Amino acid sequence: MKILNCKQQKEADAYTIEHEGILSINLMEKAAGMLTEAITRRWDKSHRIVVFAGPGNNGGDALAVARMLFLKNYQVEVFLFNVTGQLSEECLTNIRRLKESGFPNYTEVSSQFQAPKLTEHDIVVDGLFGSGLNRPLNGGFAAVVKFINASPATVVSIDVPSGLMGEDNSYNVRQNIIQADLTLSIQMPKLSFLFPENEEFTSHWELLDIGISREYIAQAETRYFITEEQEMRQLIRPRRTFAHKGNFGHGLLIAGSYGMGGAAVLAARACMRSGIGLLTVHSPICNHQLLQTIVPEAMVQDDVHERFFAEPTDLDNYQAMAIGPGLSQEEITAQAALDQVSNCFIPLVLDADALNIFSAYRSYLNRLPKHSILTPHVKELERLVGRCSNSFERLSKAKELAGELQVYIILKGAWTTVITPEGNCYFNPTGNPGMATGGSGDVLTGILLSLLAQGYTQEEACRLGVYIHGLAGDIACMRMGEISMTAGDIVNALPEAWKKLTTSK
Ligand SMILES: NC(=O)C1=CN([C@@H]2O[C@H](COP(=O)(O)OP(=O)(O)OC[C@H]3O[C@@H](n4cnc5c(N)ncnc54)[C@H](O)[C@@H]3O)[C@@H](O)[C@H]2O)[C@@H](O)CC1
Ligand SMILES: [K+]
Repeated sequence: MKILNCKQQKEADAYTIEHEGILSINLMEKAAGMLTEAITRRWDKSHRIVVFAGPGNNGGDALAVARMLFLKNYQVEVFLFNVTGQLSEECLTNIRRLKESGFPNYTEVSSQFQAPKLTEHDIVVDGLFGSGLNRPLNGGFAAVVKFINASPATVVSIDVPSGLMGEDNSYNVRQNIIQADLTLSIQMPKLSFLFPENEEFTSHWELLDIGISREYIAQAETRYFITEEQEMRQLIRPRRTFAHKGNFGHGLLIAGSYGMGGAAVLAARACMRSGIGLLTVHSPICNHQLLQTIVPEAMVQDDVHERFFAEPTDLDNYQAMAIGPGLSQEEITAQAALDQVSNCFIPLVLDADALNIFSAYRSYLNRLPKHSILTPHVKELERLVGRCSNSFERLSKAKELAGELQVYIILKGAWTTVITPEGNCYFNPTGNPGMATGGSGDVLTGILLSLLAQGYTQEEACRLGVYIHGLAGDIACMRMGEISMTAGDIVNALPEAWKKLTTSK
């Protein structure tokens, strides 16, 4: 699914109006009908609905919703903020329609705002500003936002929590943004909904498909996408009847050190559970027994060192390599890892300590083989690109780095993002906070190695890998709960996740 910017959303509305023979006011009526349905589905008539409408079409939506709820016998109050005397045409039409419906509780605010008393049983409909916001809110509007945020009422925002910019909020004033309990977003999600620091504004959002032109959306250019299940199903390669293990590649995993053998185990188990033909794990001698016992399916190649990865190994027999889980950053390991990676000629995944080693030896960064996959979490990324003050900046810097080094970056977190060398960003919808647990990243590395060895392209491996990792996390969460689930539970849920994605619905 594409994520378009606010300018494109406006163009999409205009295109739909022009090419699909629907009047702007009727498109708004359709949106309002769906908004009303979403509200009445959740809250019955015992709730008073207090509507705050702004001067543009977001306000127009809100006024139409107020009329529809009133005609369904809800108790509704409306405050329309008309401070400049300039209202959009659709806003004006909806004021007229509201009045014509016999609506009694309408207040137009031009200067002084007599705030109503809001209780926790009230529902606030926030239709102050939507995608037309062009600067942070201030003055009277900021005061209204603060009043709503301080109230105990439940807040439902139309399209966007008022005050929140669709993309970059670096220069916004956080106190002047509505903290919505629910956002009913029209047609497309906004990029800013996917950033963790905006959770207090948009923790829950739902999309309403009002029938914006598919033709417009198909041709609109964007760098931002949300991955969908259907696309992932189509990526998965069916196994032929006469397949043998040689068809699914041989992967090399370089992982583990003294006290961190578990990282190698988790990555290896996830790798085996994701369809690879053969796996060799290269680990220090101390992990030999552990690996042979817990992952008997994998071959184990001992490093020369008892406790640490110390000597690069030959890559001739492998189709892909992953390095990093539990590796440690010992000097001897760093030198071996830099050497191993710099001379790698097969598809490659770098995770955890391998990334930290490259952050410490920055001059080696440009020796990273092209199209390598880097899987940093936020802190690991910032070690590479420097401190960032917000997610938009972080994403921009990650895009720059991916372009500069011609690598794929998987930025891990909620809405894990796959960033391609060309600068495309794919946000992953699966996963849950229970996955924020030690070893979860090792599992992802194992899955990625498996997919690369099987011949998936880097982009396919990244997108499918994070999707299936999140899906297995969701299954583990259902089984064990968000609090108790562990990385091992994610591995154990992989078979069901793969089955879910490969069986027809
Ligand atoms: N037919 C349509 O065009 C449709 C529009 N829709 C709604 O329309 C919204 C977009 O409408 P608009 O483009 O009119 O934009 P908004 O309603 O978001 O606001 C635009 C108005 O706010 C002013 N403004 C912007 N930033 C301000 C600030 N910081 N302080 C004070 N005033 C500010 C602008 O000058 C303009 O007058 C969407 O979010 C959606 O809710 C939906 O109903 C779908 C159909
Ligand atoms: K709004």
